[in-house]
Amino acid sequence: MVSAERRGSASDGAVGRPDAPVFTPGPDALAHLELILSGAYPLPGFMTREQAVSVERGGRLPDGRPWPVPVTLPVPADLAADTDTVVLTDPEGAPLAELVVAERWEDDRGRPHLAGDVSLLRPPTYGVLRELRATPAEVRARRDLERGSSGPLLAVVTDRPLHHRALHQIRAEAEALGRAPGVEVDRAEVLVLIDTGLEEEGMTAAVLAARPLLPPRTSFVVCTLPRAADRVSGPFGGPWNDRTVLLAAHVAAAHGATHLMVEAGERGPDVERVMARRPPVTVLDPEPWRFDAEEGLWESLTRVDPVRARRDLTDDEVETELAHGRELPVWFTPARVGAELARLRPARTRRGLTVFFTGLSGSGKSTIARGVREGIRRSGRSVTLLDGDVVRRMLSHGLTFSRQDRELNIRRIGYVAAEIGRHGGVTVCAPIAPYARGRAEVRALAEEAGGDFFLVHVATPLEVCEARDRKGLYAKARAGEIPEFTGISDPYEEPVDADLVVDTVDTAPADSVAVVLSALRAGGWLPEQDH
Ligand SMILES: Nc1ncnc2c1ncn2[C@@H]1O[C@H](COP(=O)(O)OS(=O)(=O)O)[C@@H](OP(=O)(O)O)[C@H]1O
Ligand SMILES: Nc1ncnc2c1ncn2[C@@H]1O[C@H](COP(=O)(O)OP(=O)(O)O)[C@@H](O)[C@H]1O
Repeated sequence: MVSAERRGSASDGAVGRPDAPVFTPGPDALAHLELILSGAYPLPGFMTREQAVSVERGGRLPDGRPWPVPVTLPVPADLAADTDTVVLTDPEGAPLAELVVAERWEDDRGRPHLAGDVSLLRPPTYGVLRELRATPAEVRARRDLERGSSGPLLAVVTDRPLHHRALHQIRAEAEALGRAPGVEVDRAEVLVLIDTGLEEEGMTAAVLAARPLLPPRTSFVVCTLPRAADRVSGPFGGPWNDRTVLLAAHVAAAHGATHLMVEAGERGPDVERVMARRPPVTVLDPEPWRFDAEEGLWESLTRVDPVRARRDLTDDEVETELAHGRELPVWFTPARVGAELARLRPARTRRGLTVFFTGLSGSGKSTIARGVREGIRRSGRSVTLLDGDVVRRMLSHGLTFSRQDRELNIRRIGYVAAEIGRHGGVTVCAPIAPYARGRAEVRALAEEAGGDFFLVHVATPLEVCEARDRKGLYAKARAGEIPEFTGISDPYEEPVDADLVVDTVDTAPADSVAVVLSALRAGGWLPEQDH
């Protein structure tokens, strides 16, 4: 076991044993690692198979302590099997921690994992908002120092902005905790734990914008709860389940919280079920609040006549309002939160966009993409065209048409497009992109960078592409002169998630271009009128 003292006494410049293999954990394991090293988890390292199975099956460690999620470190199969220490690095390759391997084990799907205690080599410097990522010990010490306080501390874990409903709920709960027997303060202090990805700021700025509307002694900490897969599902965060709420309860407890409220939008967690699993803090089920449309006031639901209660905006409705550049109603959210949200999610006419064409060779991608680029330019937006052939000459020079190289080619295109989108630019891409996985990866990259992704399937049938055979490639492929030719001797996975399907069989190129441009205009990405 590694003690907290030893973990905390790292020296700058340590790189770990020079001969130890080096490995960069994936996003979830990296989030776990940060929480282990910061002391937010009462765990010394990554779990053994026995521990992981015990937690997975019964929500407990083998020693009986309740614990909600397996904290495991999946590693590539080719990571040296016989090593006794591994240096774990951040995504930039800087050493973070040393893992003393206690066990190498395989999960039910045959993926290898390493278990063992970790010790800090160098305090993390990667990850956004580092200055707001205080350790639990720092948060506890600050509270003791500033306030000498031992009253209740209400933690609010959120990955979304706090609108009026949540703000009323937090204030009401903090006051209710102050009224509890034996409590000598007016209200509980509040600690807002902002859950955001290690590399993305998410909604942090919009959460912080609510500061003046929270009780006076409210502090904020940024952390990353390991649920990367859920988080990319939408700009306002992913779904919460019992386990993620329980994990949040452990993290909140480490920060000194006595109570926890999870802001999960309209659909909060099932608090009774969560409490049955004995979390280390009391998880609250806040009273519902509704806007009384007649009185123009927020009240707890019991005090609002149901016919006058106005429903909150859903995440999708908020997203639609922002997408079209409309201000969020002031009854729903404070103006300062709305303004910050509008900055984070600008109207689609100013937001980054990747228009991604996919289709067989000769389907018409380049022809349509060129026309669409002109149309976007005429609308007054800046635009870059990443055409398949040109990318192959420049960015991906030397790559073959193997599956691996095609995926790398698509990932490179996606990376460039996402970075252009980060600054509000538009990229039109026109590779074959035959694999669904690669296209999904590009969508995720674009969205993580705060942009949008619009997939156009140029669905020209193979026979038509082959009959066109503009470059004579199909004839050569049929003659066996080009191996792995898409549609002939290599797969093309038809998209099932296209935002638009274009048919070029009985349509002139100019009309196909017009169809795409009008879809972009209808979606709000281009202004109604050209400049
Ligand atoms: N084996 C094989 N399969 C498919 N295509 C081939 C192949 N070899 C060369 N070409 C030419 O390369 C163009 C496709 O490159 P992409 O970068 O778009 O392909 S991929 O997305 O990486 O699969 C494609 O251009 P387009 O016709 O513009 O699609 C072809 O001209
Ligand atoms: N509606 C249409 N949209 C795009 N191309 C079309 C259309 N109808 C016919 N074509 C012809 O199909 C060919 C498509 O070639 P290209 O744009 O290079 O395809 P890709 O980039 O998918 O390989 C061009 O010769 C183009 O004139």
